[in-house]
Amino acid sequence: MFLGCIGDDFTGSSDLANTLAKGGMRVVQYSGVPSTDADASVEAGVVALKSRSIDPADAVAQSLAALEWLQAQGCTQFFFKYCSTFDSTAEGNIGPVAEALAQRLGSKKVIVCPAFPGTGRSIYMGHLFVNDVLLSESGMQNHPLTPMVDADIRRWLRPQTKLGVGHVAAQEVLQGSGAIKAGLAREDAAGNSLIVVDAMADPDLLEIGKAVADLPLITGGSGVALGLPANFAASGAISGEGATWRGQAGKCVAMSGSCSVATRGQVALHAKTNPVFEIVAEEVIEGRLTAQMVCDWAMAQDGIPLAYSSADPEVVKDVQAKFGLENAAGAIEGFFADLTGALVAAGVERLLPAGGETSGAVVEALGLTQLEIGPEIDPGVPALRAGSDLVLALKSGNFGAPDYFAKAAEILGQNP
Ligand SMILES: Nc1ncnc2c1ncn2[C@@H]1O[C@H](COP(=O)(O)OP(=O)(O)O)[C@@H](O)[C@H]1O
Ligand SMILES: O=C(O)[C@@H](O)C(=O)COP(=O)(O)O
Repeated sequence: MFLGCIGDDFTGSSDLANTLAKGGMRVVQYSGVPSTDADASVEAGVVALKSRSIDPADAVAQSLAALEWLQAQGCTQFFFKYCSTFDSTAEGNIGPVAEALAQRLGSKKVIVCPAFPGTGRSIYMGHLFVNDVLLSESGMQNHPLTPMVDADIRRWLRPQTKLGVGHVAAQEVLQGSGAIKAGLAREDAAGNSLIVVDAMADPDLLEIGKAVADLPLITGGSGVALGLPANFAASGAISGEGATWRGQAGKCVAMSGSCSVATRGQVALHAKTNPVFEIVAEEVIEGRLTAQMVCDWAMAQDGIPLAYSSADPEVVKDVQAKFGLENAAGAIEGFFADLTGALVAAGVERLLPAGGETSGAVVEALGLTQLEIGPEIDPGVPALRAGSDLVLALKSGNFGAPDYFAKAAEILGQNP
């Protein structure tokens, strides 16, 4: 294994794995830190954690454990993957984890680059945009767990870390990898170890990729990974062949716990031609609705049944005010975990969870240890094989075309 990656959630990890696989690397996504060594054929390993919204000290401990395992697999470069919308709070967990990994690796020029132009995320003058609006006006200001109310990534990161936060701006990035390297050296000399790097389009990310070829630690969204396979190919380390994919045609069920603008749109479109079931948070928390009830409903439906708790920001705020944020999130995630167990026991072969935390709950419920990366469904969302008769796709709340659920069901069933 050459490239060792640590993802702070399960959807984000599959997003990164997708980019590396498309770049020709043999990638495996692990759920949590594996207890055994990786297969010798793996070129990039992605350890998926569910550490985005947990206590910062736990996130640091889990990330360092992942780092140690990846080091033991022979990795020479490490990648801390977080969300392209920089999901975090003043407490963390991006700053604390990046700082701990940097200290452990003795790494100083650590880039911070959540850009993912393929899904509309770009960074200009340290500010993160989603398409043509600032992050803080994109809907992410209403995120149930990590409301992103400031688009200036430098200002958002500073309270999260003791390390100096620097910036390599667009003018330097546009001049290519040499200028980016020079910018990183300047920030390092100024005592800034976490360096936000602007990136507006894929060619910028390819230049950034070249500039970081020799650095031990990279942090960012999956966009930065665009340029990394070429670095390993240039050194002759990887074959460039990737892996093969086998689909699964059995019963397919979708479930959504994401309350993002994109997912709510996908749920609404899917509901026009498929059976849907609204999971009302109060009914779950007060024990009036069980996972088995929803499973029985899904198994009796034709088409691609979708069970969702996705709700408008006002509804989410009311639920959180009544039951508490963590309590509400935990109850709904637990519900989706139970639903997953019931569905798989009932014979479901294709699962479509939507939402990062939701997908984490699904993968943990299944006790999956590793996932094989398949074809891309939509930017940032690959098909995944979880076992001999189970395939799934972990959709980030913000990702996917309006007809994502139907498209994903089809691709999971295909044999290219
Ligand atoms: N109706 C609801 N009320 C309150 N919280 C909700 C509701 N539906 C989902 N949630 C919680 O909101 C969070 C959504 O996060 P996540 O699944 O990561 O989606 P995204 O990918 O959009 O961030 C989860 O913790 C989920 O349990
Ligand atoms: O970078 C991204 O946007 C995704 O890879 C990601 O991390 C998704 O997180 P969720 O939106 O919580 O699913």
